[in-house]
Amino acid sequence: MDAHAPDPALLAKAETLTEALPYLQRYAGATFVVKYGGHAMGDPEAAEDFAQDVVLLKAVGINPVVVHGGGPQIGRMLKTMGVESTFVDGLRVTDRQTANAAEMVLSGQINKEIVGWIGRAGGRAVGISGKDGGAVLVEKVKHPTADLGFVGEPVEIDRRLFDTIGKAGMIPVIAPIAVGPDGETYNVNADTMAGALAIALGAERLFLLTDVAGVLDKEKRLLTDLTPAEIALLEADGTISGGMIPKLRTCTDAVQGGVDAAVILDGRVPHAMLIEVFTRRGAGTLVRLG
Ligand SMILES: Nc1ncnc2c1ncn2[C@@H]1O[C@H](COP(=O)(O)OP(=O)(O)O)[C@@H](O)[C@H]1O
Ligand SMILES: CC(=O)N[C@@H](CCC(=O)OP(=O)(O)O)C(=O)O
Repeated sequence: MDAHAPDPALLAKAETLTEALPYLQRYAGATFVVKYGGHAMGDPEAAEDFAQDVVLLKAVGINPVVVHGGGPQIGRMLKTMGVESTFVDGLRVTDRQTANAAEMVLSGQINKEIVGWIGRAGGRAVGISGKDGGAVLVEKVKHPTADLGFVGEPVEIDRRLFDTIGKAGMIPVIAPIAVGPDGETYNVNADTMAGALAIALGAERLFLLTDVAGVLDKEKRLLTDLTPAEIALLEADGTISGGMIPKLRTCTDAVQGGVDAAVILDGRVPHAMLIEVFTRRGAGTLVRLG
């Protein structure tokens, strides 16, 4: 073998980097809002990969903003407390005790865990909730048939804290808890929070990392591209249900609010986000205006 011939494995790596070049150039300086769902974060190895991806995005000049969920973890906490929990259209009915438990799990536990993972991957993260710096003001969600309690929907976002953290070379990590007009603590669906932030921060991309490959049709085939009109049809004919409803409503709101694309992808797949951003192949379901 020619001693000067490049190792094919190394050559393949170099070619991968070359393939990434136009994407690196296109996204330099852009903001990506990344929502890490509670179902996706179960596996510690996947969590490590997720943190590395976020740190890599920051290192190449993209401004990642992480919003996390924690629905299953809140559910487990409520169970140990002997508190029943119910959902309406994918939203947890939240009384005072449930709001306190949600804040404890989201802000106290998961938020700091993610800050730790990012730190171990070589980045610097600042963990906050929508309460900090008065960053996210919500109003009570008005559901046509049910009183959801302290479930909020963002109505005002002050971007200064996010900008300050980002400009300091750090990554903001946001727990979906916020304050209402009455000064009460509100529980916010993490997808809704991520979508509202993506709009307010003028994000180029919104990523929703979950535990399915993307949106599946009735035959369980992956739908790789969707528009808001197609999403409305999937909701009307019952193809999507549960947590997928607020997720896709968020995607519609985000792209109608100026976000270039929203992507639903499997956060348990190693480096799913990098594959989506930096390769021609892409991953998951991409939502665009059409
Ligand atoms: N058509 C669909 N395609 C994919 N997933 C769907 C669909 N309809 C409902 N779902 C459900 O939505 C879930 C994702 O929403 P959710 O459980 O709220 O995730 P997360 O905790 O990551 O926000 C999937 O695990 C799946 O059970
Ligand atoms: C109002 C509401 O439903 N809040 C959610 C907040 C966490 C969340 O959204 O977590 P996932 O993204 O992991 O589902 C909840 O209490 O479960």
